[in-house]
Order: sequence, then structure tokens, then C-alpha cells
Amino acid sequence: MPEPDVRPLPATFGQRLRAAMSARGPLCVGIDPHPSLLSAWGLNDDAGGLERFSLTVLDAVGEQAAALKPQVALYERHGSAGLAVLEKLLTASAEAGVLTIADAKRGDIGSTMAAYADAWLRDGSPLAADAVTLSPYLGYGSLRPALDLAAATGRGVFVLALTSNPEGASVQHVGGAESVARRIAESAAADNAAARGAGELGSVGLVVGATVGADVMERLGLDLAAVNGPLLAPGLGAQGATGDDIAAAFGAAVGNVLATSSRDILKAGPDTAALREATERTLAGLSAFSG
Ligand SMILES: O=C(O)c1cc(=O)[nH]c(=O)n1[C@@H]1O[C@H](COP(=O)(O)O)[C@@H](O)[C@H]1O
Repeated sequence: MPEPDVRPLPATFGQRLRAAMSARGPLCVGIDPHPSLLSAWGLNDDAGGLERFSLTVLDAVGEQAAALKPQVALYERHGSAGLAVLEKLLTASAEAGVLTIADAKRGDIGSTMAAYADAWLRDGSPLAADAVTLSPYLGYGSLRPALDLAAATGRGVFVLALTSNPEGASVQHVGGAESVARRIAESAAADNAAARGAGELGSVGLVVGATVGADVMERLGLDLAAVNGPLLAPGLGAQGATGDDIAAAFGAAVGNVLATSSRDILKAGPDTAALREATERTLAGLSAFSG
């Protein structure tokens, strides 16, 4: 009789994301239920509309995307009813085996940071996701409670390094060759050292915009390959970036890129076939680096 297949599920977020990217391609679909999109989908700008929108996206493209990234702000604007919908989406995604990145961009001092970590990264928390986005403006070290809890629970984080918006340069580029962004990248690399030693993708990711471009990357001299973590690259589509831009800018690190697009895919809804087609088209646009 053949041995039963008892391989354990990958334990770390880095391992799970790598497996999902290998199977499905390097695309994360953002779930950003903007009022204008709810209206275009014929839904009310309320918790009912939000739930319909969110579960439709999960149902339509959950099996095509390596991860889904709900934008927390667009749930928060509906108050507790909106957060209840986000809880439902996170639970339904986990049950469907779809990785989630809560785009909350949290950042605070130690004890308060611990509470944010508890909300997004603790086993059993109603808002637990597979990973959360973090802002390092209070210093990379202030994120330690989240980095530690993520490591302990097999979850991940994405720390803002070079964001996709033009205003980011006024903070992130400061220091030139010793830029703020470079410090963040070096700190993430240090936290991913053990995973690098094991030949695996780390669970401390960075956000590096698809819009940043090769010139800036070169000028700031970030060694993104050395980070050995996933590189969440927003800015595809609605913000003007393409798969070719990513291929040109990320160099040797391109294999760790998880490109993400929200509005450009979501505008195809509410028809599920159209959402799937838009996701397929977006994935095809990444062929310059996804092989
Ligand atoms: O952390 C993010 O995901 C993020 C970082 C960044 O630098 N730029 C950026 O656009 N995002 C988010 O990515 C999504 C982009 O949405 P679209 O422009 O519609 O694809 C939004 O939810 C943004 O908040």
C-alpha cells in the first residue's frame, strides 16, 4: 500500500506565500471597496454592499491570486459593521485556503504596537490575517512586537519601504545612498537571515511600489535581493505601472515580487467571469518576470 501523503502544511508565511506564488503566479488582488466601485457594481454604500462586494471578489478570483489584500480603511469607514464584514472575509478566505494581507499600515510605540499585533496576527483574533502591512515611521524597531508575534504564529508583515505615491520620496529617499528606505531594507534583511540560511523566503516583506522605477532603485542602491523577503509591489494598472516596469526596476529581486492591483481588476465586476478575465489579463501582463 502506498504511504499516505502526510506532508505538513508550510509553517511560515514566507513558505506559504512562495508556494502560492509558484502555483498561481505573482499577483495579489487588492479588495478596495471604494464608494464609487460599490455604486458601479449596483451595490449600496453600506455593510450589505461591502459584504456582497468582498465575498464576490473572493469567490471570483480567490483561486487565481496568490493572495488577497483587503484595504482596511474602506471597511473602517463603515464602523463596526464594516469591521464585521472584514472579519467575515478573512475567515472565509482562510477556510478557502486563500492567503490574506490586511492592508492596515499600522505603526506605533511598543506597548500599543503589541495591541495592533494582537489584532492582526494572533491565532484566534477575529481580525487575524496571514500578514499585515506596517508603517515604520516610528522606527523599524518599534515594530518588534508585530515582527515577533508574526514569527511565533507563522504569519508575515510587509513594512513600507519605497511606497508607490510621489509624496513618499520626501521621507523615504532622505539620506541618498544611506537613505531611510535602505535602512528599512537592511533591517528586514537582518530579520530574514535565518530563512535565508534555510534557503527559504523570509516572512518579513517590504512594500516597494511598482511605480518607483529603475532610476530611483539605482540611485538609492537598495539591495532588494538581500532582503530575502516578499516584495509587495502596488501601483499596477490604476497608478500607471506595468509588469515591464517591475521587471526593469527590481533586478535580481524580481523573483520575490508580489505585484498587487486593486481598482484595475475590481472595475471589471460584479460579473465573476469578467473579474476572472481581468485577473488573467493582469497576470499575463506580469510575464516579463513571472516566466
Ligand atoms: O501597502 C499598500 O498596499 C500600498 C502601498 C503603497 O505604496 N501604495 C499603495 O497604493 N498601496 C495600496 O495598494 C492599493 C492600490 O490600489 P490601486 O491603485 O487601486 O491598485 C491601495 O489599497 C493602496 O492603499
